[in-house]
Amino acid sequence: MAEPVAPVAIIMGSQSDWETMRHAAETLALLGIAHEAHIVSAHRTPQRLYDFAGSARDRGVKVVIAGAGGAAHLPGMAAALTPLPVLGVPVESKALKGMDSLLSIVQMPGGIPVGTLAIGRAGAINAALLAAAILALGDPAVADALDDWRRRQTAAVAEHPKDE
Ligand SMILES: Nc1c(C(=O)O)ncn1[C@@H]1O[C@H](COP(=O)(O)O)[C@@H](O)[C@H]1O
Repeated sequence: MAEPVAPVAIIMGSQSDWETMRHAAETLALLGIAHEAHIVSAHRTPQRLYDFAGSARDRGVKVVIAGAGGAAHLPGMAAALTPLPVLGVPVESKALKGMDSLLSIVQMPGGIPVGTLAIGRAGAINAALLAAAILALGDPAVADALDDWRRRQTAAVAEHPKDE
């Protein structure tokens, strides 16, 4: 039997990125959106990247979330190899606190866009929410889940601060 299609693929340059990228996976799960997750590196596993990005659209993937740190070429290379929307998450690096990751993901040359999110956990969560918003354009169930998520977020914010 064929594997069910996951509309979102999360890729990351290393196992060490999972600590950040799992927040994207968890957010998608909260929204009831199936995802697949792969370690794919433009530098260390280039053929895996070609195979992944070359087949993603035909396999039914709709949005790619790509997280990488340091010289973060993965999101840009993935975007070069697939017409799908690619959302880039700069993973915080030890040496430069993720500024290197951010700049190497955000500064794409005109013609090959990567939608770049914030550095680290917030970026991973927002990548999942943005992927959901893209899917919601054509999927009322996802639109409802996203509305519900926002309602719950709003309800969880107290009107007044408490003493610690
Ligand atoms: N930026 C890239 C790419 C790539 O862009 O292809 N492949 C791995 N890496 C990054 O190297 C960092 C350190 O990786 P290790 O922890 O494995 O040494 C990770 O944040 C990964 O995303």
